[in-house]
Amino acid sequence: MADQQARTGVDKRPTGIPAIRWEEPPEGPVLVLLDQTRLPVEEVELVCTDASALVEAIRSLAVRGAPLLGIAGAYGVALAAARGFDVAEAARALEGARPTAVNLSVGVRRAESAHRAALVRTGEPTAAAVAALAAARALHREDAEASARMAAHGLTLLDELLPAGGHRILTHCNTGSLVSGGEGTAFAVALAAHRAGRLRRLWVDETRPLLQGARLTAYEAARSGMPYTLLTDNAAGSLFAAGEVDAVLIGADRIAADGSVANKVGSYPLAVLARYHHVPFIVVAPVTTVDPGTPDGASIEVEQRPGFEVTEVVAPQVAATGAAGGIPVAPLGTQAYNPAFDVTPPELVTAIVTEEGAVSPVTAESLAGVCARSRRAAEPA
Ligand SMILES: CSC[C@@H](O)[C@@H](O)C(=O)COP(=O)(O)O
Repeated sequence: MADQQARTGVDKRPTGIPAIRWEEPPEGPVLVLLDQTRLPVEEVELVCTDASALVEAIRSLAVRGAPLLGIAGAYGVALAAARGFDVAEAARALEGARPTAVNLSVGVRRAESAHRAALVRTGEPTAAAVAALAAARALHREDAEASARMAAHGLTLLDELLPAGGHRILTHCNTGSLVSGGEGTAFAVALAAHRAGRLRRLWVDETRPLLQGARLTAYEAARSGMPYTLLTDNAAGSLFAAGEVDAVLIGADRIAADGSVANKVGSYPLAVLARYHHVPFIVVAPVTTVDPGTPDGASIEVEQRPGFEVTEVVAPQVAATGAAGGIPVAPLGTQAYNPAFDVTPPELVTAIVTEEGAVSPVTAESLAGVCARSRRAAEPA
């Protein structure tokens, strides 16, 4: 079950907005989410008391973005365990809530295997629930650390590629503290550039169909005092042609073993534009977004969204419920093509910045190398 509550004591710092947190009131543990469908108009919390409420929050995009989906999935398993639900059943429901972001199943499986191992070891459901929560907390903490390291590596790369400074960066979708335990992925790099006095402008794509750029990235940029300008997705071409973009920074929902990058629909056209205009196209994502089990871009499942998001003008919080009923902007019965993501081939990606450093050129071998480095770093000394 999910309850809504108006946020009291909203964190007003420019960054570090808590998108998710675990609480243990006397009635039992809950997962508290900042409802992202209501931003930027109001800050409302969703309080989930079971995994099915979290599944609904994931489907409706109240909680979204690859790294945060992983963290939410892990806490969802912990919630099911702590509340005495069937953990395997909850895990499968959570994993299936959205198909493209691989982090969701990475997070769910990590908490589930910690739960299973503790149950085998102790035979105690309570100890197993504690282990699942510890795994979720560890993932949350590691994501914050990865975010800080990606920001540092990303800024170094930007400074190498653009030695003149005064970076004008174009970004797509929302990749900041709303999707992370830390300050995010691509947005964290732009924020690092801003703090270093080297960001001249952040160009923010509004991002169809749910306006994650306009509603969420602009919200985070404003709170951080960054110089930013919002544009429609299809205005990007004229911006490149005018020589106003020095680099593109985006996140990723899944990176296939060959380096193909699935991200919010509209990323691939930006990569094509960037190549034509000789502008670096940089993907920023934690190693957990690389999926060695997906061989190439064609194997990535792309979520398809309902057509009414295109044929009607609908408020995001209404669209999130899956209900049509907005203002029609196309003739009745019009079919719409509305994928949530697209796939950029590795040859269009200048670099992938991970917490282990930048990978460039992007190939199956260079990606496998960074994954191996990450595994070695995680091994106990
Ligand atoms: C760091 S977030 C990377 C991606 O998850 C992000 O760019 C994105 O496409 C999010 O899509 P969404 O549909 O809002 O979950």
